[in-house]
Amino acid sequence: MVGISSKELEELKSNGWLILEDEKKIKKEFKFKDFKQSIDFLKDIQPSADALDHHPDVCVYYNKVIVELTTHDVGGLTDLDYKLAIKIDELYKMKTSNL
Ligand SMILES: C[C@H](O)[C@H](O)[C@H]1CNC2=NC(N)=NC(=O)C2=N1
Repeated sequence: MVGISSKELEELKSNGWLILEDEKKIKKEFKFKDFKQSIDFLKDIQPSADALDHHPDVCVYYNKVIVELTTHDVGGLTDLDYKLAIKIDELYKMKTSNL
Protein backbone atom coordinates (compact mmCIF):
# COMPACT_ATOMS: atom_id res chain seq x y z
CA MET A 1 0.00 0.00 0.00
CA VAL A 2 1.31 3.44 -0.94
CA GLY A 3 -0.08 6.94 -0.56
CA ILE A 4 -2.30 8.31 -3.31
CA SER A 5 -0.51 10.51 -5.88
CA SER A 6 -1.66 14.00 -6.87
CA LYS A 7 -2.17 12.72 -10.43
CA GLU A 8 -4.50 10.00 -9.13
CA LEU A 9 -6.36 12.54 -7.00
CA GLU A 10 -6.85 14.80 -10.03
CA GLU A 11 -8.17 11.89 -12.08
CA LEU A 12 -10.67 10.98 -9.36
CA LYS A 13 -11.76 14.62 -9.09
CA SER A 14 -12.42 14.79 -12.82
CA ASN A 15 -14.45 11.56 -12.52
CA GLY A 16 -16.76 13.31 -10.03
CA TRP A 17 -15.26 12.17 -6.72
CA LEU A 18 -15.27 14.80 -3.98
CA ILE A 19 -12.07 15.11 -2.00
CA LEU A 20 -12.93 15.58 1.68
CA GLU A 21 -11.38 16.06 5.09
CA ASP A 22 -8.01 17.44 4.05
CA GLU A 23 -7.59 14.71 1.39
CA LYS A 24 -8.29 11.91 3.86
CA LYS A 25 -11.48 10.69 2.20
CA ILE A 26 -13.25 10.61 -1.17
CA LYS A 27 -16.98 10.48 -1.77
CA LYS A 28 -19.32 10.04 -4.73
CA GLU A 29 -23.06 9.65 -5.23
CA PHE A 30 -24.42 7.11 -7.74
CA LYS A 31 -28.00 7.40 -9.01
CA PHE A 32 -30.35 4.51 -9.81
CA LYS A 33 -33.92 4.00 -10.84
CA ASP A 34 -35.06 2.00 -7.84
CA PHE A 35 -33.98 0.21 -4.66
CA LYS A 36 -33.24 -3.07 -6.42
CA GLN A 37 -30.72 -1.35 -8.69
CA SER A 38 -29.11 0.33 -5.70
CA ILE A 39 -28.77 -3.01 -3.90
CA ASP A 40 -27.52 -4.77 -7.04
CA PHE A 41 -24.80 -2.13 -7.41
CA LEU A 42 -23.68 -2.83 -3.85
CA LYS A 43 -23.56 -6.56 -4.66
CA ASP A 44 -21.45 -5.77 -7.75
CA ILE A 45 -18.94 -3.91 -5.58
CA GLN A 46 -18.53 -6.68 -3.00
CA PRO A 47 -16.25 -9.08 -4.97
CA SER A 48 -13.90 -6.26 -6.00
CA ALA A 49 -13.72 -4.97 -2.44
CA ASP A 50 -12.91 -8.45 -1.13
CA ALA A 51 -10.35 -9.03 -3.90
CA LEU A 52 -8.52 -5.82 -2.94
CA ASP A 53 -9.17 -6.44 0.76
CA HIS A 54 -10.42 -2.88 0.80
CA HIS A 55 -13.99 -1.96 1.66
CA PRO A 56 -16.08 1.14 1.08
CA ASP A 57 -18.32 2.88 3.59
CA VAL A 58 -21.68 2.89 1.87
CA CYS A 59 -24.99 4.59 2.45
CA VAL A 60 -27.90 3.09 0.50
CA TYR A 61 -31.01 5.12 -0.25
CA TYR A 62 -34.01 4.15 -2.37
CA ASN A 63 -32.46 5.34 -5.65
CA LYS A 64 -28.94 6.38 -4.75
CA VAL A 65 -25.83 4.90 -3.24
CA ILE A 66 -23.26 7.13 -1.57
CA VAL A 67 -19.78 5.63 -1.49
CA GLU A 68 -16.98 6.88 0.75
CA LEU A 69 -13.44 5.59 0.54
CA THR A 70 -10.55 5.98 2.95
CA THR A 71 -7.86 3.66 4.23
CA HIS A 72 -8.76 3.28 7.89
CA ASP A 73 -5.46 1.52 8.64
CA VAL A 74 -3.46 4.66 7.76
CA GLY A 75 -6.11 7.33 8.38
CA GLY A 76 -5.90 8.68 4.83
CA LEU A 77 -6.00 7.94 1.11
CA THR A 78 -3.88 5.26 -0.56
CA ASP A 79 -3.56 3.48 -3.89
CA LEU A 80 -6.22 1.05 -2.64
CA ASP A 81 -8.78 3.86 -2.53
CA TYR A 82 -7.76 4.90 -6.04
CA LYS A 83 -8.01 1.34 -7.38
CA LEU A 84 -11.39 0.68 -5.80
CA ALA A 85 -12.79 4.06 -6.93
CA ILE A 86 -11.79 3.38 -10.55
CA LYS A 87 -13.33 -0.11 -10.33
CA ILE A 88 -16.58 1.24 -8.83
CA ASP A 89 -16.84 3.84 -11.64
CA GLU A 90 -16.37 1.02 -14.17
CA LEU A 91 -19.09 -1.09 -12.52
CA TYR A 92 -21.46 1.88 -12.53
CA LYS A 93 -20.82 2.51 -16.22
CA MET A 94 -21.55 -1.13 -17.04
CA LYS A 95 -24.71 -1.11 -14.95
CA THR A 96 -26.12 2.10 -16.41
CA SER A 97 -25.06 1.59 -20.05
CA ASN A 98 -27.53 -1.28 -20.50
CA LEU A 99 -30.54 0.21 -18.70
C1 LIG B 1 -7.00 -6.70 8.04
C2 LIG B 1 -7.51 -6.05 6.81
O1 LIG B 1 -6.57 -6.08 5.79
C3 LIG B 1 -7.87 -4.61 7.03
O2 LIG B 1 -8.67 -4.46 8.18
C4 LIG B 1 -8.49 -3.94 5.84
C5 LIG B 1 -9.86 -4.42 5.42
N1 LIG B 1 -10.57 -3.44 4.63
C6 LIG B 1 -10.31 -2.12 4.72
N2 LIG B 1 -11.01 -1.22 4.09
C7 LIG B 1 -10.77 0.07 4.20
N3 LIG B 1 -11.53 0.95 3.54
N4 LIG B 1 -9.77 0.53 4.94
C8 LIG B 1 -8.97 -0.30 5.62
O3 LIG B 1 -8.06 0.15 6.29
C9 LIG B 1 -9.22 -1.69 5.51
N5 LIG B 1 -8.46 -2.56 6.11
